Amino acid sequence: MFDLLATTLSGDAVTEPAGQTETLDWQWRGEGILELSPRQPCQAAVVISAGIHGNETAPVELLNQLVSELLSGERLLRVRLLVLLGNPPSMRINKRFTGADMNRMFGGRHARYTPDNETRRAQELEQVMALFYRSATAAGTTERFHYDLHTAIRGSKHVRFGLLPLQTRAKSAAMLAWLDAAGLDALVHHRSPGGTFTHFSSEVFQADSCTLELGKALPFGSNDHTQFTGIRRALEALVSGEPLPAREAAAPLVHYRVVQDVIRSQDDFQLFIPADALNFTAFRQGFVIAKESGKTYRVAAEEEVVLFPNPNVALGLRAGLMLVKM
Ligand SMILES: O=C(O)CCC(=O)N[C@@H](CCC(=O)O)C(=O)O
Ligand SMILES: [Zn+2]
Repeated sequence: MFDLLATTLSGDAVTEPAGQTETLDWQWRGEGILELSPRQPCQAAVVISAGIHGNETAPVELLNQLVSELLSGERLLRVRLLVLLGNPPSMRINKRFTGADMNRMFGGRHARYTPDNETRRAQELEQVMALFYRSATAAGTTERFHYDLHTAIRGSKHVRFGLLPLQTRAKSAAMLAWLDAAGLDALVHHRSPGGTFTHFSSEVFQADSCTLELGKALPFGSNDHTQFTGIRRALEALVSGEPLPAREAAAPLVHYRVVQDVIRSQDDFQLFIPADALNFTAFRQGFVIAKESGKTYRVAAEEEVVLFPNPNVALGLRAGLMLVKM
């Protein structure tokens, strides 16, 4: 049987780029890009991406398992599904990226960079997504979803969480119910675009989009998938058109909104978040988060929690987010 992950990692040319099972047709649309269509009419066009950062392996393994179940006939497909393994060259060397962070390039921002593996891939993924949603709409689907699966560099006080892109329209009730059922511990509401894949799909295609963070980045084969049972069950329900699973998390979902995007814009940028601080660690009002020539970032609210602190980003990119509870 066709193995999406093994085929993608091998880099070998695919000699049979299409196939079928009793209930679905599949097509290899390019390296790490697989489209699956049920023969029955369906309502939803779903994009699930993982490996946009090549060292974030847990979601890639989870997604590959889901695809295998669909291709073996063990699981029924009741949506049009586009599966994207985002950055195969980086996945092969277990690195976040080879040249630059692809998840800052979407929405055409790739054109601002010197062309490389990530700029070409970001453009390809934008085009593939456009074709997919367009053809799915022509085939009669009326709903669009995009879940982009990641893992965090640091450990987190909330192990499973989502990031909702900035959008002017209200978040769909269907997506919020799905995120709750998936057992996420927290949801972060963005206040700026950031060039992410989910902002692109939400803004350009009006998809219900969310970045999902599944634990901490570890090499292939080292992930504890028992932590992600809720997310796996919710993805299974989504692609098979089944009722949502019951939420299993002990505590209710906590909502945060971003109040500061900490941007590294100067060479002398210094970040004062301790290297061992977990994501969602709280800092009190007045704490100096970061400094660079002409700018000091301080905690302005009574308390703000930090997310993705990273002083080693390229100039102009975010070196962290500060959040408050909603
Ligand atoms: O742990 C980190 O510093 C980054 C983990 C990661 O890759 N997160 C995504 C979030 C995308 C979003 O904000 O929607 C990213 O930074 O690209
Ligand atoms: Zn990532």
